[in-house]
Amino acid sequence: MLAESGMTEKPGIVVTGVSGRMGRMLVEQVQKSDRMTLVAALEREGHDWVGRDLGACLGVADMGVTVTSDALEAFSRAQAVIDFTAPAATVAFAELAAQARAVHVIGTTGLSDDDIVKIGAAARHAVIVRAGNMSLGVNLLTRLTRQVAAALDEDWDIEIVESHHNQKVDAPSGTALMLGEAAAEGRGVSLNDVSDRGRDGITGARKKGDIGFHAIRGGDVVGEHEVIFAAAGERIKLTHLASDRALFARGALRAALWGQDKAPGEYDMLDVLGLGD
Ligand SMILES: NC(=O)C1=CN([C@@H]2O[C@H](COP(=O)(O)OP(=O)(O)OC[C@H]3O[C@@H](n4cnc5c(N)ncnc54)[C@H](O)[C@@H]3O)[C@@H](O)[C@H]2O)C=CC1
Ligand SMILES: O=C(O)C1=N[C@H](C(=O)O)C[C@H](O)C1
Repeated sequence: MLAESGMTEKPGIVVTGVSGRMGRMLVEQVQKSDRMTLVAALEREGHDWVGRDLGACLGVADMGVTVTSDALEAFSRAQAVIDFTAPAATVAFAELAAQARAVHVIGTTGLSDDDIVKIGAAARHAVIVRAGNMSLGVNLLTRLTRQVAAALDEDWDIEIVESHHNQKVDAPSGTALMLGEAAAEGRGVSLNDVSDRGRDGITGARKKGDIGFHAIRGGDVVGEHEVIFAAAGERIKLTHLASDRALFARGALRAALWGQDKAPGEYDMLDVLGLGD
């Protein structure tokens, strides 16, 4: 793909939402990598970083990359767009990245069913890698969750508990939903039919077969997830603890490289990591 387009060997990367928690981490990891080059940095229109050198914005030496809000122009100069922003932005970027034939790596969570359909439409024309969690550990945990859920019957209640920092805007987390999907798949049911979110009040006894979700928000927690299988007299707990956002960023960079020679379509981190069925 790179040779055909006459581009350099190293894929050019656009990081969207560069001033965000993940945006800053992504820039740091791209700069550290000798396998890719940062060609553009995107922020939303009106943001005070737009028009300034990214290095100056970050309080380091100039990087020769001016922060822009012109997504299509930026994407047309790149081979991959790494996007951890917000649902409305990500849906718009999916269409623009497809127009530019750039690989779109989507880490954004909180997407609606309608958003996911729109992203799927864009994936007819370009490679999209989307995952609610880009870490190896969590993706492996989805496999373990599916396996345990398949081995146990409905006498085992499944509950998913997640904890995140106090600035997170969506719940349940994208990771919790991935784990819920994996548990439902193991049980051979649809998550939509059994999902029970955030109980409150006189809820009645727990319904057999439900998968419960609970979200804790506080402080600077990077991301913690626990899948609990509870039966009479015993419990199994599968846990993942993230203590550094760099692991999400490194997964996203790996996805951007992996996608370079793939056919258009929607992929996930299981594909990238070789953990698919
Ligand atoms: N899949 C994964 O492994 C991970 C996913 N996430 C998800 O990534 C997303 C971002 O998380 P954070 O960085 O913590 O949020 P944040 O709020 O710190 O950063 C979001 C950034 O996106 C920018 N943005 C919003 N709309 C934009 C637009 N139209 N154009 C350009 N930039 C725009 C904002 O200005 C902000 O700088 C969330 O959905 C979060 O759940 C976070 C960590 C890991
Ligand atoms: O918003 C975050 O911070 C995170 N979001 C992702 C999610 O929703 O699961 C991944 C990670 O847990 C951090």
